[in-house]
Amino acid sequence: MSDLVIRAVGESEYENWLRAVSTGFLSPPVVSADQLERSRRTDAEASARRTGAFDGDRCVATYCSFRQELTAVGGAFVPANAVSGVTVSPTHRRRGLLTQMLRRDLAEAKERGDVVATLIAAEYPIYGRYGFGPAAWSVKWTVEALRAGLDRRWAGPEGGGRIDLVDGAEVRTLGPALHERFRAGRPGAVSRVPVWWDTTTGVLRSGPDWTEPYYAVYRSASGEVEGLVSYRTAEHDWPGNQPGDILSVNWMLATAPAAERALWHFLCSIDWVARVTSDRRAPDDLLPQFLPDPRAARLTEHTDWLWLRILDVVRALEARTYEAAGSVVLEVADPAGLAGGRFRLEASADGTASCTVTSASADLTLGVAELGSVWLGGESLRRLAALGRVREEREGAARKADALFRSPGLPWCPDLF
Ligand SMILES: CC(=O)SCCNC(=O)CCNC(=O)[C@H](O)C(C)(C)COP(=O)(O)OP(=O)(O)OC[C@H]1O[C@@H](n2cnc3c(N)ncnc32)[C@H](O)[C@@H]1OP(=O)(O)O
Repeated sequence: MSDLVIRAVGESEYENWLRAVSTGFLSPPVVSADQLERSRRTDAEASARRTGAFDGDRCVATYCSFRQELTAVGGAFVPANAVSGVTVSPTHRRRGLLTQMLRRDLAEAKERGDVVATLIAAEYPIYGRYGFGPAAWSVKWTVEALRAGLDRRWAGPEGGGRIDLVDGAEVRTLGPALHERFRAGRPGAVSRVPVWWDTTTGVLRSGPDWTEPYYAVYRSASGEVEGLVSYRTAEHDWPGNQPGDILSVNWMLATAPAAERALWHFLCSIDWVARVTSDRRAPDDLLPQFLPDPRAARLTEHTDWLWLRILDVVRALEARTYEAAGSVVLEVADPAGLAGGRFRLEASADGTASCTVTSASADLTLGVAELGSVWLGGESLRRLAALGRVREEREGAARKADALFRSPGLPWCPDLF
């Protein structure tokens, strides 16, 4: 360990650093010009900070964090430190490299004034020890399209809009503004930088096998863009000479139920398509309920997705809105010394709240990871109390606090970063 150096990585070292990322993620250790360009663009657009651990000239561990905004319950955009590209070479694992890089980065993020840190955890057991808790979940569906698409009795609003096929250039024009409207309405959504749109539309290729997808846009009756979808079709497979194509949705964004319904109906009605597979959707996704027979949509995945680490309890609790008026005193334990303390949360009837450090006796005692899990409204304090992960200092305190913390829509982060 003594000759290992952890330090910031300069642009001239990106190839070495990206090769280490590929090695850690078990991808071919080949770095393309587009990958290098994407890294430079992310630096410029999101102030990315890249760290590496070097054993001599060899990069043996990687870590990246960048500026992000996370949507809180109520729609406020909260400054977040997004963590990504975390790898340690198989030759250097379990010697504390991740721990050193993460601790340093979280301390710097706190110092900068970020309210939370975010990440998508490769494996569940890694990040809880650093104060991260799972905070938004996602689901995937497979729809029997031949069954669902031909039936006209879909539920939900019709909207009277229209759908058009568009190309990548139009997606780059229409997508960012639609996404801004989308993320304001969904707790757990995160900001996107322009390079995201260039990557999804192939201006910068994410890999050698990238192929052009189809895109469709939904415009409302008044002409407003309310939905966009990117999808591909797989090899034609026609068992017994029956249509059997599979259509997979890469991503779908919608700001109104009518747009969502229209886009799903469109996809399920395309000739030859027997099955439609969804991308990662919100746990309260409307898709199955639009269908004449909701069982035509099979749940194929339900998993934790976005993880959160609260860095500033007062600002985090004041940034979101609350569903009821009331108050609660929380004793938050944070062994890393970044965000712990005792806090009184006072929520008003208009949904806003104030949060102050207090010496009053606590209603609930919980770890900072548990607070991260409930902050977006996707987990309940009662459930965590039942598991022994939240302690009720007063009987019924978890139920009372749940009435404040619940969210009108479940949190969802459609992005992988
Ligand atoms: C946001 C993202 O980028 S997610 C991607 C994470 N990266 C990967 O999954 C790629 C493959 N894995 C790796 O590169 C490495 O194993 C890492 C990054 C997960 C861990 O790096 P390491 O340097 O080995 O971690 P470190 O030595 O600091 O371990 C810290 C603790 O986490 C535990 N830990 C580390 N990885 C895992 C794991 N995959 N499963 C369970 N526990 C783990 C260690 O046992 C150790 O526990 P301890 O503190 O009780 O002793």
